[in-house]
Amino acid sequence: MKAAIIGATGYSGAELIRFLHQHPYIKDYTVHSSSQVGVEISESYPQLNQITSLPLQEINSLKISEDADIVFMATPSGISKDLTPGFVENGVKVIDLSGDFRFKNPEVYETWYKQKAAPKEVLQKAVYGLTELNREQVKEAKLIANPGCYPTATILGLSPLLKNINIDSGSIVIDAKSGASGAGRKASLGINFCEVNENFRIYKVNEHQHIPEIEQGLKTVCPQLQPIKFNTHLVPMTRGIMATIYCKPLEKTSQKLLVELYQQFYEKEPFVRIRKQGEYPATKEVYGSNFCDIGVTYDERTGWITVVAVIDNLVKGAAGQAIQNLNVMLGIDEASGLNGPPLFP
Ligand SMILES: NC(=O)C1=CN([C@@H]2O[C@H](COP(=O)(O)OP(=O)(O)OC[C@H]3O[C@@H](n4cnc5c(N)ncnc54)[C@H](OP(=O)(O)O)[C@@H]3O)[C@@H](O)[C@H]2O)C=CC1
Ligand SMILES: CC(=O)N[C@@H](CCC(=O)OP(=O)(O)O)C(=O)O
Repeated sequence: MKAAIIGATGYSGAELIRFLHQHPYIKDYTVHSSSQVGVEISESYPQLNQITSLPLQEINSLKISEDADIVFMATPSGISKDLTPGFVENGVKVIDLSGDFRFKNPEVYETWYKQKAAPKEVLQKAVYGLTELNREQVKEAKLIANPGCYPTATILGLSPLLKNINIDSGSIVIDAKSGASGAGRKASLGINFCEVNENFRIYKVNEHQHIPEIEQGLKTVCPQLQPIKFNTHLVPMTRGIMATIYCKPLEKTSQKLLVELYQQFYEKEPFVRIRKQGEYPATKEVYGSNFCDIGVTYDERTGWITVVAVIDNLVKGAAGQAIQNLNVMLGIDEASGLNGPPLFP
């Protein structure tokens, strides 16, 4: 099995290299770039010195189709929708880390991403790769739309509740925060050190592109879902996402019941860990790992539920989940290449 990584010079691409390097089955892969053909990947990433000296190759779809069995698209949204249909037609499997194949309805993509959507017939072939909730479809998939980072934390955080408890479907509020690597490696004023350091900022208020993705995902478990309230904040840290989620149950519940519900819901999942009653996860507890850690509580005084879900945006939110999906597609141990514990402190 041979893989190709397009967009290998980006943060998610570099994470894919890190995981493939420790993967027991996929040793053979190529790296591709639109801007640095011929340069060794370790020139972009000195931490890869003496680990890999692969030269960056051009993005030649025909050659990649001949050489590779699976392509990872780690490119900005808007690139994969043009390249992926050709790979799929040539029988090459694709895992797309961008937003291009996440929506069944192309109009939703065009409204929120403000660019033309992928062809409808290819969109229909894509499987939304939130592994824990779509494992059976992932097994058969030829094209995976790897979920966005915020949707991964939010949908995993809310699904046990929406599937099992009567929630006021208009009450859901998601207050989400991300480290700066979520914006990718390309330089921009907003992620300049001086603008991020010792600062805390809300961004894309009411217009984040992950709003429709979260609604689409949650509607599969709660068809009557009302529009969600979702906002995002940039935190002065490198990696990590925390989604703090509030909602109101229509029936009385308790902390104990909720923790048990979450533990049962995810008991067979290798990458979802539920905190004990009264304990809540922090982003550093999943740093560099494919875990999604969740804490849940019920406030007897207000009658509101709070869920806290954390992931590493570059791992469970991007490259790690892509490898997890690859493992499921190959029918091998789902944790292959992803076994390492989080990096701490
Ligand atoms: N960062 C994160 O936490 C997450 C990112 N994602 C998604 O994953 C994808 C990659 O993100 P990330 O790694 O952060 O992004 P980066 O900006 O770090 O890297 C993207 C890479 O794409 C390549 N690229 C840029 N323009 C083009 C083009 N026109 N044609 C082909 N390749 C191009 C560039 O490499 P080169 O110049 O060498 O071609 C660049 O290194 C994005 O779609 C992002 O939204 C999803 C979840 C989380
Ligand atoms: C901190 C930061 O800027 N994060 C990015 C995450 C982008 C992303 O992952 O984009 P797609 O999932 O749509 O491909 C953002 O909030 O837009």
